[in-house]
Amino acid sequence: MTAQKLDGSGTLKAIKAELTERVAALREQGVVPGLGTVLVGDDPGSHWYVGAKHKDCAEIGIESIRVDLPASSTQAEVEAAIDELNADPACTGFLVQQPTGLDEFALLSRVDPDKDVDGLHPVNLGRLVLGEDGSLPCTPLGCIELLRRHGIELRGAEVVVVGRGLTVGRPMGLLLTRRSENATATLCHTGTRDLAAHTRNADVVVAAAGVPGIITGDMVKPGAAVLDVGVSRVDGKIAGDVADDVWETAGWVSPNPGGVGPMTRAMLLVNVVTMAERKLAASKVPA
Ligand SMILES: Nc1nc2c(c(=O)[nH]1)N[C@@H](CN(C=O)c1ccc(C(=O)N[C@@H](CCC(=O)O)C(=O)O)cc1)CN2
Repeated sequence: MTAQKLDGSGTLKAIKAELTERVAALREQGVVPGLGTVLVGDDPGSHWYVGAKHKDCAEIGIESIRVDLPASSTQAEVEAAIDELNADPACTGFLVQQPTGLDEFALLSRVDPDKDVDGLHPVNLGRLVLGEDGSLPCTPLGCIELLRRHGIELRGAEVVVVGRGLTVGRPMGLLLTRRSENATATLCHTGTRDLAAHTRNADVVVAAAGVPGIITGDMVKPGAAVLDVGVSRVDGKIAGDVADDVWETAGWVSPNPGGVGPMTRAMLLVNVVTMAERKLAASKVPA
Protein backbone atom coordinates (compact mmCIF):
# COMPACT_ATOMS: atom_id res chain seq x y z
CA MET A 1 0.00 0.00 0.00
CA THR A 2 1.23 3.51 -0.75
CA ALA A 3 -0.26 6.44 1.10
CA GLN A 4 -2.14 9.21 -0.67
CA LYS A 5 -0.56 12.65 -0.72
CA LEU A 6 -1.88 15.49 1.44
CA ASP A 7 -1.19 18.08 -1.23
CA GLY A 8 -0.27 21.40 0.41
CA SER A 9 0.90 23.08 -2.80
CA GLY A 10 -2.37 22.31 -4.62
CA THR A 11 -4.41 23.39 -1.59
CA LEU A 12 -2.51 26.70 -1.37
CA LYS A 13 -3.46 27.34 -5.00
CA ALA A 14 -7.14 26.63 -4.30
CA ILE A 15 -7.15 28.87 -1.20
CA LYS A 16 -5.49 31.69 -3.16
CA ALA A 17 -8.25 31.51 -5.77
CA GLU A 18 -10.89 31.84 -3.01
CA LEU A 19 -9.05 34.70 -1.32
CA THR A 20 -8.66 36.61 -4.60
CA GLU A 21 -12.46 37.05 -4.60
CA ARG A 22 -12.55 38.14 -0.93
CA VAL A 23 -9.76 40.68 -1.55
CA ALA A 24 -11.56 42.05 -4.62
CA ALA A 25 -14.72 42.49 -2.52
CA LEU A 26 -12.73 44.38 0.14
CA ARG A 27 -11.12 46.62 -2.49
CA GLU A 28 -14.55 47.40 -3.95
CA GLN A 29 -15.50 48.70 -0.51
CA GLY A 30 -12.36 50.86 -0.33
CA VAL A 31 -10.27 48.54 1.87
CA VAL A 32 -6.82 47.56 0.57
CA PRO A 33 -5.30 44.79 2.72
CA GLY A 34 -1.55 45.13 3.37
CA LEU A 35 0.90 42.58 4.81
CA GLY A 36 4.07 43.80 6.54
CA THR A 37 7.15 41.69 7.23
CA VAL A 38 10.25 42.39 9.30
CA LEU A 39 13.24 40.29 8.31
CA VAL A 40 16.53 40.46 10.21
CA GLY A 41 19.77 39.16 8.69
CA ASP A 42 20.83 37.12 5.68
CA ASP A 43 19.57 33.60 6.33
CA PRO A 44 18.75 32.25 2.83
CA GLY A 45 15.81 30.15 4.11
CA SER A 46 14.20 33.14 5.83
CA HIS A 47 14.71 35.26 2.70
CA TRP A 48 13.00 32.57 0.62
CA TYR A 49 10.03 32.34 3.03
CA VAL A 50 9.53 36.11 3.16
CA GLY A 51 9.89 36.41 -0.63
CA ALA A 52 7.30 33.65 -1.10
CA LYS A 53 4.86 35.39 1.27
CA HIS A 54 5.06 38.65 -0.67
CA LYS A 55 4.74 36.85 -4.00
CA ASP A 56 1.58 35.14 -2.68
CA CYS A 57 0.22 38.55 -1.61
CA ALA A 58 0.88 40.13 -5.03
CA GLU A 59 -0.96 37.25 -6.74
CA ILE A 60 -4.17 37.82 -4.78
CA GLY A 61 -4.20 41.62 -4.51
CA ILE A 62 -2.73 42.16 -1.03
CA GLU A 63 -0.22 45.04 -0.80
CA SER A 64 3.26 44.42 0.65
CA ILE A 65 5.31 46.40 3.14
CA ARG A 66 8.72 44.76 3.42
CA VAL A 67 11.25 45.86 6.06
CA ASP A 68 14.62 44.08 5.69
CA LEU A 69 17.17 44.85 8.40
CA PRO A 70 20.87 43.91 8.60
CA ALA A 71 22.10 41.04 10.80
CA SER A 72 23.83 43.65 12.99
CA SER A 73 20.44 45.17 14.02
CA THR A 74 19.89 45.65 17.74
CA GLN A 75 16.78 44.73 19.70
CA ALA A 76 15.91 48.45 19.88
CA GLU A 77 16.20 48.88 16.09
CA VAL A 78 13.90 45.94 15.40
CA GLU A 79 11.45 47.19 18.03
CA ALA A 80 11.45 50.61 16.30
CA ALA A 81 10.52 48.88 13.01
CA ILE A 82 7.68 47.08 14.82
CA ASP A 83 6.44 50.38 16.29
CA GLU A 84 6.32 51.90 12.79
CA LEU A 85 4.25 49.02 11.40
CA ASN A 86 1.95 49.15 14.44
CA ALA A 87 1.26 52.81 13.55
CA ASP A 88 1.07 52.40 9.75
CA PRO A 89 -2.59 52.50 8.58
CA ALA A 90 -1.61 50.83 5.26
CA CYS A 91 -0.48 47.75 7.21
CA THR A 92 -3.41 45.46 8.04
CA GLY A 93 -1.14 43.02 9.84
CA PHE A 94 2.51 42.00 9.99
CA LEU A 95 5.00 39.46 11.30
CA VAL A 96 8.60 39.31 12.39
CA GLN A 97 10.23 36.43 10.51
CA GLN A 98 11.82 33.95 12.93
CA PRO A 99 14.55 33.30 13.84
CA THR A 100 15.95 36.79 14.48
CA GLY A 101 18.71 35.91 16.94
CA LEU A 102 17.20 38.52 19.29
CA ASP A 103 14.73 38.31 22.19
CA GLU A 104 11.87 36.86 20.15
CA PHE A 105 9.31 36.89 22.96
CA ALA A 106 9.90 40.62 23.50
CA LEU A 107 9.54 41.26 19.74
CA LEU A 108 6.34 39.22 19.49
CA SER A 109 4.86 40.96 22.51
CA ARG A 110 5.56 44.39 20.99
CA VAL A 111 3.36 43.71 17.94
CA ASP A 112 -0.15 45.17 18.27
CA PRO A 113 -2.24 42.00 18.96
CA ASP A 114 -4.79 43.19 16.39
CA LYS A 115 -2.03 43.32 13.74
CA ASP A 116 -0.46 39.96 14.71
CA VAL A 117 -0.91 37.88 11.52
CA ASP A 118 1.14 35.01 12.96
CA GLY A 119 -1.38 34.52 15.79
CA LEU A 120 1.53 34.08 18.21
CA HIS A 121 1.16 37.20 20.38
CA PRO A 122 0.47 36.25 24.03
CA VAL A 123 -2.91 38.02 23.79
CA ASN A 124 -3.91 35.95 20.74
CA LEU A 125 -2.72 32.72 22.36
CA GLY A 126 -4.85 33.74 25.36
CA ARG A 127 -7.81 34.39 23.06
CA LEU A 128 -7.32 30.88 21.64
CA VAL A 129 -7.39 29.39 25.15
CA LEU A 130 -10.56 31.37 25.95
CA GLY A 131 -12.24 30.61 22.61
CA GLU A 132 -12.43 34.30 21.63
CA ASP A 133 -11.95 35.75 18.12
CA GLY A 134 -8.33 36.50 17.21
CA SER A 135 -5.62 35.50 14.72
CA LEU A 136 -4.78 31.81 14.90
CA PRO A 137 -1.26 30.38 14.51
CA CYS A 138 -0.62 29.64 10.82
CA THR A 139 1.16 26.27 10.87
CA PRO A 140 -1.24 24.35 13.17
CA LEU A 141 -4.20 25.98 11.44
CA GLY A 142 -2.72 24.92 8.09
CA CYS A 143 -2.43 21.30 9.29
CA ILE A 144 -6.12 21.23 10.26
CA GLU A 145 -7.20 22.85 6.98
CA LEU A 146 -5.07 20.39 4.97
CA LEU A 147 -6.81 17.46 6.67
CA ARG A 148 -10.26 19.04 6.27
CA ARG A 149 -9.80 19.66 2.55
CA HIS A 150 -8.76 16.03 2.01
CA GLY A 151 -11.87 14.74 3.79
CA ILE A 152 -10.06 13.44 6.89
CA GLU A 153 -12.41 13.45 9.87
CA LEU A 154 -11.06 14.97 13.07
CA ARG A 155 -14.21 14.63 15.17
CA GLY A 156 -13.50 11.94 17.78
CA ALA A 157 -10.12 11.15 16.19
CA GLU A 158 -7.06 10.32 18.28
CA VAL A 159 -4.40 12.86 17.26
CA VAL A 160 -0.83 12.59 18.50
CA VAL A 161 1.28 15.73 18.17
CA VAL A 162 5.02 15.17 18.49
CA GLY A 163 6.70 18.36 19.73
CA ARG A 164 5.60 21.05 22.19
CA GLY A 165 7.06 24.17 20.59
CA LEU A 166 5.25 27.49 20.82
CA THR A 167 4.61 27.86 17.06
CA VAL A 168 3.20 24.37 16.38
CA GLY A 169 2.82 21.78 19.14
CA ARG A 170 1.26 23.78 21.96
CA PRO A 171 -1.28 25.75 19.91
CA MET A 172 -2.05 22.58 17.88
CA GLY A 173 -3.40 20.88 21.02
CA LEU A 174 -5.62 23.90 21.73
CA LEU A 175 -6.96 24.06 18.17
CA LEU A 176 -7.68 20.33 17.95
CA THR A 177 -9.69 20.27 21.15
CA ARG A 178 -11.98 23.19 20.20
CA ARG A 179 -15.60 22.11 19.85
CA SER A 180 -15.40 22.75 16.09
CA GLU A 181 -12.67 20.09 15.74
CA ASN A 182 -13.56 17.85 18.68
CA ALA A 183 -10.45 15.67 18.40
CA THR A 184 -8.67 14.01 21.30
CA ALA A 185 -5.15 15.43 21.37
CA THR A 186 -2.06 13.93 23.00
CA LEU A 187 1.07 16.11 23.10
CA CYS A 188 4.27 14.03 23.06
CA HIS A 189 7.72 15.49 23.68
CA THR A 190 11.27 14.59 24.71
CA GLY A 191 9.98 13.46 28.12
CA THR A 192 7.51 10.97 26.59
CA ARG A 193 8.51 7.49 27.76
CA ASP A 194 7.23 5.41 24.83
CA LEU A 195 6.57 7.58 21.78
CA ALA A 196 5.74 4.64 19.49
CA ALA A 197 3.05 3.38 21.87
CA HIS A 198 1.27 6.72 21.41
CA THR A 199 1.76 7.13 17.66
CA ARG A 200 0.66 3.51 16.93
CA ASN A 201 -2.69 4.30 18.49
CA ALA A 202 -3.22 7.53 16.54
CA ASP A 203 -5.59 8.20 13.65
CA VAL A 204 -3.54 11.32 12.89
CA VAL A 205 0.12 11.98 13.71
CA VAL A 206 1.48 15.54 13.55
CA ALA A 207 5.27 15.29 13.50
CA ALA A 208 6.72 18.61 14.65
CA ALA A 209 9.81 17.59 16.56
CA GLY A 210 12.42 18.89 14.12
CA VAL A 211 14.24 15.54 14.29
CA PRO A 212 14.79 14.07 10.80
CA GLY A 213 13.05 10.71 10.33
CA ILE A 214 11.83 10.43 13.95
CA ILE A 215 8.54 8.87 12.78
CA THR A 216 9.12 5.53 11.06
CA GLY A 217 6.69 3.14 9.36
CA ASP A 218 6.52 0.73 12.32
CA MET A 219 5.33 3.60 14.55
CA VAL A 220 2.21 4.32 12.49
CA LYS A 221 -1.21 2.63 12.48
CA PRO A 222 -2.15 1.30 9.01
CA GLY A 223 -4.28 3.89 7.21
CA ALA A 224 -3.44 6.79 9.56
CA ALA A 225 -2.82 10.34 8.33
CA VAL A 226 0.69 11.64 9.00
CA LEU A 227 1.62 15.31 8.74
CA ASP A 228 5.29 16.16 8.37
CA VAL A 229 5.89 19.57 9.94
CA GLY A 230 9.58 19.26 10.83
CA VAL A 231 12.04 21.17 8.68
CA SER A 232 15.71 20.30 9.06
CA ARG A 233 18.51 20.60 6.51
CA VAL A 234 20.61 17.52 5.82
CA ASP A 235 23.36 17.94 3.18
CA GLY A 236 21.64 21.13 2.00
CA LYS A 237 18.31 19.37 1.41
CA ILE A 238 15.06 19.63 3.40
CA ALA A 239 14.64 16.65 5.73
CA GLY A 240 11.30 16.18 7.46
CA ASP A 241 10.40 14.29 10.63
CA VAL A 242 8.74 11.48 8.66
CA ALA A 243 10.84 8.58 7.32
CA ASP A 244 10.19 7.31 3.77
CA ASP A 245 8.79 3.95 4.93
CA VAL A 246 5.80 5.71 6.54
CA TRP A 247 4.33 5.97 3.01
CA GLU A 248 4.00 2.15 3.02
CA THR A 249 1.90 2.02 6.20
CA ALA A 250 -0.03 5.28 6.41
CA GLY A 251 -3.19 6.10 4.45
CA TRP A 252 -2.25 9.76 3.97
CA VAL A 253 1.08 11.60 4.24
CA SER A 254 1.94 15.26 3.71
CA PRO A 255 5.13 15.47 1.66
CA ASN A 256 7.93 17.74 2.74
CA PRO A 257 8.39 19.98 0.81
CA GLY A 258 4.94 20.47 -0.71
CA GLY A 259 2.80 19.77 2.36
CA VAL A 260 2.55 21.85 5.52
CA GLY A 261 4.95 24.65 4.36
CA PRO A 262 2.60 25.96 1.64
CA MET A 263 -0.33 25.63 4.09
CA THR A 264 1.49 27.94 6.55
CA ARG A 265 1.60 30.52 3.76
CA ALA A 266 -2.05 29.92 2.91
CA MET A 267 -3.18 30.51 6.51
CA LEU A 268 -1.11 33.69 6.71
CA LEU A 269 -3.07 35.03 3.74
CA VAL A 270 -6.34 33.91 5.35
CA ASN A 271 -5.37 35.77 8.55
CA VAL A 272 -4.60 39.02 6.65
CA VAL A 273 -7.86 38.91 4.72
CA THR A 274 -9.91 38.00 7.81
CA MET A 275 -8.32 40.88 9.75
CA ALA A 276 -9.18 43.33 6.97
CA GLU A 277 -12.77 42.02 6.87
CA ARG A 278 -13.11 42.34 10.66
CA LYS A 279 -11.79 45.92 10.58
CA LEU A 280 -14.25 46.80 7.81
CA ALA A 281 -17.16 45.24 9.74
CA ALA A 282 -16.13 47.10 12.91
CA SER A 283 -16.00 50.41 11.01
CA LYS A 284 -19.64 49.92 9.95
CA VAL A 285 -20.95 49.40 13.49
CA PRO A 286 -22.67 52.65 14.63
CA ALA A 287 -20.90 54.24 17.61
N1 LIG B 1 7.19 34.71 11.91
C1 LIG B 1 7.28 33.43 11.51
N2 LIG B 1 8.48 32.88 11.32
C2 LIG B 1 8.55 31.56 10.94
C3 LIG B 1 7.37 30.80 10.70
C4 LIG B 1 6.13 31.43 10.90
O1 LIG B 1 5.03 30.82 10.73
N3 LIG B 1 6.12 32.75 11.30
N4 LIG B 1 7.47 29.50 10.22
C5 LIG B 1 8.71 29.02 9.68
C6 LIG B 1 8.98 29.38 8.26
N5 LIG B 1 7.81 29.58 7.39
C7 LIG B 1 7.07 30.68 7.54
O2 LIG B 1 7.54 31.75 7.86
C8 LIG B 1 7.62 28.77 6.23
C9 LIG B 1 8.14 27.52 6.12
C10 LIG B 1 8.01 26.78 4.93
C11 LIG B 1 7.36 27.32 3.85
C12 LIG B 1 7.25 26.62 2.53
O3 LIG B 1 6.43 26.96 1.72
N6 LIG B 1 8.17 25.68 2.29
C13 LIG B 1 8.23 24.95 1.06
C14 LIG B 1 9.69 24.60 0.72
C15 LIG B 1 10.61 25.75 0.71
C16 LIG B 1 12.05 25.39 0.41
O4 LIG B 1 12.31 24.75 -0.61
O5 LIG B 1 12.91 25.77 1.22
C17 LIG B 1 7.46 23.63 1.17
O6 LIG B 1 7.35 23.11 2.29
O7 LIG B 1 7.01 23.16 0.12
C18 LIG B 1 6.81 28.58 3.95
C19 LIG B 1 6.95 29.30 5.13
C20 LIG B 1 9.88 29.58 10.50
N7 LIG B 1 9.76 30.97 10.74
